Order: sequence, then C-alpha cells, then structure tokens
Amino acid sequence: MATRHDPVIRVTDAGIKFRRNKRARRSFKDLFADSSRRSRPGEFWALRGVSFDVHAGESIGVVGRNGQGKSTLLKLVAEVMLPDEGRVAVHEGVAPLIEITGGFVADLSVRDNVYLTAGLHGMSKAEITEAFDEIIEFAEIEKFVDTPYKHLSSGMQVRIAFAVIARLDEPILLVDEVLAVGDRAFREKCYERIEEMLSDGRTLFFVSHNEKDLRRFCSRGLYLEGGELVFDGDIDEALDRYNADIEARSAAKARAKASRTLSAQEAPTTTA
Ligand SMILES: Nc1ncnc2c1ncn2[C@@H]1O[C@H](COP(=O)(O)OP(=O)(O)OP(=O)(O)O)[C@@H](O)[C@H]1O
Repeated sequence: MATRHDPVIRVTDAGIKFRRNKRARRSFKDLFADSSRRSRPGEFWALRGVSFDVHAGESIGVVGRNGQGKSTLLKLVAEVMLPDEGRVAVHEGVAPLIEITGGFVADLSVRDNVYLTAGLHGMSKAEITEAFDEIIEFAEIEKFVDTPYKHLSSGMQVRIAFAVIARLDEPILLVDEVLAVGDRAFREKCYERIEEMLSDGRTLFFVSHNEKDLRRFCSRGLYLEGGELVFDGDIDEALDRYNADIEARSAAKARAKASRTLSAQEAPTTTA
C-alpha cells in the first residue's frame, strides 16, 4: 500500500529515442519488436539513463540548453510519450501546461473547447458549467466565447488553455515555456495562480530558461545535458552548474576560433 512517504513519480533508467529525419511515431510493430530491430539510421537517444524520484509537494525546475531533453522529460511525466527503455511511474493525476494549446480543436468555439478539454481531464459537465464564467474571466476573453478557437490570437489561445488547466484539481502540475507568449501582466497572473497551487501542496515540474522564474518557484533542479541527468539537487546549485558549463563552452569556442585564425595567418601562402 502506498504511504505519504512514497514517491508520487518514480523514473527509473528511462530512455526515449527519436528519428532525426522523420516525425517519430512508433507503430505497434515497433513497440513489440526487440530493441535491436528497432534501431534505425538517424535514430538518437533524446533521453537516456534518467532516474529520479519526486515526492508530493516538491517543486522541480528542469534546466538545460536547447534540445537537451527538458520538454521530452515533461512529456514522459505527462505520459503522452512512453519510454523506449526503463520505466516512468506516475501515481497521481497530472495537469499538463505543456503544448497546452495542442489539445484544443481549431474549428470549435472557445466554449466547446473549454467543455471538451476540461471534460477530457475528468471534470463533469456540471463542474465545468459552474467553473465556466471564472475560466473565461481569468482568461479575459469574455467577448470571444463563441468565436472559433482558430480565430483567437496566439496569446489569447494560451490564456484560455492556461485558465482551463489551472482549474483542474490534479496534484501534479507540469509547466513548459508556453507562458512565454503571453503578455507580462497575464504571465504574472498565471505565476500567482501557480504559487497558489504550490501552497496547496501540489507538485510542480517547471521548464524555463529564465533563472529568476526558476528560483522563484523551484527548490530542486534537474540539469539535463545531452539527454542525461547530470545534476539533481538544489536549484541554485543546478543553475550554477549550468552557467559554469555555458561559460566553459563559450570559452572553448573562443579558443578554437582564435587558434583557427592563428593557423590561417601562419599558413604559407602559395603562389601560382
Ligand atoms: N517528436 C520528436 N521527433 C523527433 N525528434 C524530437 C521530437 N521531440 C523532440 N525531439 C528532439 O529531441 C531532442 C530533445 O528535445 P526537447 O524538446 O526535449 O529539448 P528541450 O531541452 O526541451 O529544448 P528547448 O530548450 O529548445 O525547448 C532535440 O534534439 C529535439 O530535436
């Protein structure tokens, strides 16, 4: 039986691979074939050997350069992707603020989309009706309730998507960089809502390149590099490590550039 000391998320030696040349959609045949048959040219591991536990109420920032596997890790936790290796066990419901607008149907009105998305996340019709006005008010799109979703601006699309997901009662909250498109005032409103949810004891996964935001919400940091979890600990230490690595990389690049320039200058000139 689970106790309150058991992790709400346990990721064990998880790996996921993609194909560089094609949108990776794995067929049933792929899923059941052994891994040697599954290896195709152009495939690479976006995440590999990743293990960690998360306990209820932890707030975790996921840190790393572009393309190092942060969003993929959130998709594994949201269980919208399955690992090719290892295991991802999520014992509580998840409210995913990742690619939030993806689940909305372009031709349906805002109203229908609210019912559809909240319904898919387990809210009953009566609950949605009760929350509906507050959702629209939070998103500040009262005049667009019957407008097809596709006719909203991208900022408005994110507003309504956030407003719906933030109403869900799920204990685990995943936030990717979706809020970056919103204007500053709305972003601050979303952040205040996230703080409220955290003070309710929810568990947070937060992906951002903004250090201030990471330090504001998170106490623990997972630092990903080349699809590997290279550091798991205090958020300040994770950010220090990340910044030190970035500085070391740019210093190495500058040295390589200087030595190329020097060898070009030293190369003997040939005459025809
Ligand atoms: N569906 C997919 N098919 C193929 N490759 C993918 C897919 N999703 C992600 N990738 C690749 O996997 C790697 C990790 O991507 P991911 O989006 O997780 O990185 P990230 O750390 O979130 O980057 P960013 O900071 O730029 O958002 C990248 O090389 C990316 O191109």
